[in-house]
Amino acid sequence: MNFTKMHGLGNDFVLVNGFEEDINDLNELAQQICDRHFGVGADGLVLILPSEIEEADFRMRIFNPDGSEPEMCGNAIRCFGKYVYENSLTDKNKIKVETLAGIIIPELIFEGDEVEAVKVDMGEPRLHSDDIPITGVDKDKVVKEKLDIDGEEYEITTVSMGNPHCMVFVDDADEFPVAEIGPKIEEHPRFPAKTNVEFIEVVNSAEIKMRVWERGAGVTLACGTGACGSTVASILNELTDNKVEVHLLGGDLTIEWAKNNHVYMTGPAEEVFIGEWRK
Ligand SMILES: N[C@@H](CCC[C@H](N)C(=O)O)C(=O)O
Repeated sequence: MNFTKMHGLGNDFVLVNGFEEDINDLNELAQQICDRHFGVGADGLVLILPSEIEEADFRMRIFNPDGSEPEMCGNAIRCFGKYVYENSLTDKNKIKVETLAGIIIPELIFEGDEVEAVKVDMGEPRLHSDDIPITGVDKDKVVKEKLDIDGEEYEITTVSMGNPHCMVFVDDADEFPVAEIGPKIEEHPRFPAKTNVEFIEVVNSAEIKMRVWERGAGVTLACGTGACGSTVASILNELTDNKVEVHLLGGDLTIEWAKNNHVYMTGPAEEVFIGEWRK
């Protein structure tokens, strides 16, 4: 099976062209191929597929390293957009991609002939407690909600970008014990579908620093949907303006929650190498 290794800000993926490869048992393959010691090593397995609906050009499926299938991945969809263009699967620079979170639209930004960045229309954030989902509350917006972790009370804001995100504002993102508290929130019984967890330090009204514990993956260097959720949470908490530079361990994303209620994410996508999987 041929594959391409790509990353968006160090959030890395194995991409497989489903137009050419016939792959079975995707959950098992994701666990094997994402393994950093016994596999290629990645934060996710991404499949490039034909869409079954007329409104979309392609379909993306993504699998976490634990084999679970999330609804969406922001860093992967930038890689997806660059891949389908550079591998001549399309000549469009604005590509409609069917995902479990709906149709997401990456737009390629060129510097000469090179794809320099990808701007993605990530759609509308979903804020109702049922859409996250989070139990124990029935509200249009879940802002400054209390969550008990081992007897300690955390103040959380939740946002769905198709996939669930739980945001916690902290004083110092670098010092925060992400790997200790992240999994306790991910698996908290109030999140029946589990959740991604973001720890945010507000730098000023136009910049935040964010570290992430990803559902099904653990600590990663960046999370696109998490950066979108964090921006929306910062705005809901009246901590930032509607356009924010998000500083992640792997680099920066520009996120805007626009007047049309759509969230736009702009950032890079890079190819690392191509390979052949023989297992
Ligand atoms: N890294 C991603 C999110 C991948 C999916 C996530 N782990 C989940 O289970 O929802 C991103 O860049 O958005």
